[in-house]
Amino acid sequence: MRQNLGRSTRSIYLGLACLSLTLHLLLAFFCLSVLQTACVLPTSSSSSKPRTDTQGHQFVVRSSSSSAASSSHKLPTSPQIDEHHKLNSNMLHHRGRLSLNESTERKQKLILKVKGHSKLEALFKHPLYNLPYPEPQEDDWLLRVKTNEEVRDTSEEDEWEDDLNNDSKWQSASEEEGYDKITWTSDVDTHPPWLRFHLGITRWELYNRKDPILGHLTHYLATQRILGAVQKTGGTQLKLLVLFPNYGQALVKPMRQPRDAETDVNLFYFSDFERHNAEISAFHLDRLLGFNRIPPVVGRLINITTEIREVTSDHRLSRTFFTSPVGNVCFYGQCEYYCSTEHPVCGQPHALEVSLAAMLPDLSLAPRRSWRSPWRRSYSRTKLAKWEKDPTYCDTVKQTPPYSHGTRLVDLIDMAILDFLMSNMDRHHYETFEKFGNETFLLHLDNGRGFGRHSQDEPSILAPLQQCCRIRRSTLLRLRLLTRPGFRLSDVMRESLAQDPLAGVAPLLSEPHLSALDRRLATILQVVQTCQDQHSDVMYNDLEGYD
Ligand SMILES: Nc1ncnc2c1ncn2[C@@H]1O[C@H](COP(=O)(O)OP(=O)(O)OP(=O)(O)O)[C@@H](O)[C@H]1O
Ligand SMILES: [Mn+2]
Repeated sequence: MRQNLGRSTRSIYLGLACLSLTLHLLLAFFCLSVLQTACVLPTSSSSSKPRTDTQGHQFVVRSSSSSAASSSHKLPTSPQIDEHHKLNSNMLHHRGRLSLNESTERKQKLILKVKGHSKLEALFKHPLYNLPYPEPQEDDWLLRVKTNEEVRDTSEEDEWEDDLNNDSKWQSASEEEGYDKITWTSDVDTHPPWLRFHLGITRWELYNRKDPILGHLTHYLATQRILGAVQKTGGTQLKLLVLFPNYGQALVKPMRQPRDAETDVNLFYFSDFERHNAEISAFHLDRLLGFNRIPPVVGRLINITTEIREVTSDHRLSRTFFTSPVGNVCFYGQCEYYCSTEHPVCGQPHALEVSLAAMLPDLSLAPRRSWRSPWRRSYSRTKLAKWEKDPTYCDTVKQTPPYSHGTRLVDLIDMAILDFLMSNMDRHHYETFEKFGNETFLLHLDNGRGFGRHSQDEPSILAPLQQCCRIRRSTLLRLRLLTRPGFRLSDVMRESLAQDPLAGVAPLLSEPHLSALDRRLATILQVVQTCQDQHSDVMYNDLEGYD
C-alpha cells in the first residue's frame, strides 16, 4: 500500500517536472521570437518602385527622367527608431519626467504591436492607396537637373565645365564655417535627403509615399546636428528656421502647452496657440488620407541652450533668452502673438520638444502662389464671413475661376475634410507651386492650430463640402475604408504616430483626440450621404478607367 503510494507520488513529481520544463522551453521560444521581430517595424511603404538615375546631369534644376528614389536604399527600420527613442528617453531621464521603467515598457508595447497585425501596413497595401499615376513628364516635375549641354550653353559655366571634365565633385562657392564640404555629383545617391525630397516633388503630390527617401528625410530631420537657428519671418507666431551642416533647413515650432491641454472655449480660433504635436499629427493624417500634400514633419527633443541659444546669429532672438525662477532656460522671440515674457517657451531645464518640418525648395527656385480661401473666416470678434450668412454661397464659387474648372473645388473640399478631422479653423490661405498653374495639388501648410479640442467638433469647417456637395470619388472611398474595423482611422493614426521619435516621450495624440477622429469621420460621411440624398452630381469621378 505504502509502496504504491510512494510510486504514484513519484510519478506526480515526474509529471510536474516535465510540465515545468515544457513551460520554460515555451517561454524561451516566445522571448526569442519577440526579440527577433523587434527589427521589423511597420513602414509606410512596402514596395517601392525603383527609378533610374540619369547619367551626366548636373544639379541645378530637375530633368524629367532623373529621380529622387534609389532602390539601393532601405526603409527606416526599428534600429533607427529605437535610436530616437533611446535619445529621447536619455534626455528625458535627464529631465526627470520619464523613468527608465516606463520607457522600457513603451518600447515593449511597440515591439508587441510590431509582432501583431499592422493595420497601417494593410491600409497602405490597399488598391486605393496604390492608384497608378501617369509617369511624370518633363513638365510634371517641380525641379529638374540640368543636362550637361544645357549647362554648357549658359555663359557662366566655365568652372562647372572644368568640374565636369575632371569628373570632380561639386564645390560650394563659399565654404562657410561649420558647413560640410559639398560632395554631390550628378549621381542621385550622393544627394542629401532634403535635396532628394525637393527633386521628387511633382504636379500631383509633394512626395511619393513609397519612396524610401521619405524615411531618410525624417531620420535626417530628427538627428542632424543643428548648426544655426534664426527666427522665421512670415506668419504671426514664433517659429524658427534651423540650419543643418549639409545646407538642409527645417521649420521649427516649439511645444507651448502640454499634450492634453484643451484650447479654452473662450479663445477665438485666431488667438489659439500653435501646437508642435498638431504639425506632426497633421502630416501623418494627410498621408493616411492619401493626399501627400504636407511636407514631412518630425518631432525632436532639442537642447534649447546648445541647439538654439549658442548657435543663433539672430540678435532679435538671442536678446529674449532668460532663466526662469525655477532655473529653466526660456525665450520668447519677436512676433505678433505670444512673443512676450508672459508667454515664454521653456526647456526643462534645457530639453524642449519641437516639431521640424522639411522646408520646401527656396522661392527663387520654385515660386509659390498664395490663394485666399473662399471659406476664410472673418478673423474678427464681431463680423461673420459671407459664406456663414449665405447658404447658396457655393453657387458663386463654382462659377468663379479657378474653382469653375478642373479639380480646384474638390481639392479645396479635400482640405476642408482634413481640417474638419483635426478641427483646424485657421485655413485662411493655401499655396500652390506657380510652375504648375491651376492643374496641381494644394499645399496644406501651417497646421499648428489643429487638434486643439477633442470634446467638441466644429461643423462650420465642413462648409465647403456641405454647401457645394461635391467630393472626389477616391477621397470618399478612402474615407469609407477608414471606418472599417480593419483600417479604423484612430488605429492607423495611433500606429503611424508611434513611428515618430517623440512618441517615446508620450503619445503624440491622446486617446480622446484619436477617438474624435472616428467620430468626425462618421460626421463627414453623414454629410456626404445627405448630399447624395438631395443631389445627383455629388461625386467627382477621378477614378474613371480604374476597376
Ligand atoms: N515647410 C515649409 N517650407 C517652406 N515654407 C513654409 C513651410 N511651412 C510654412 N512655410 C511658409 O511660412 C509661412 C509661415 O508659416 P506658418 O503659416 O506655419 O506660420 P504662422 O505663424 O502659423 O502663420 P499664420 O499666423 O499666418 O497662421 C507660410 O505662409 C509659408 O509660406
Ligand atoms: Mn498658423
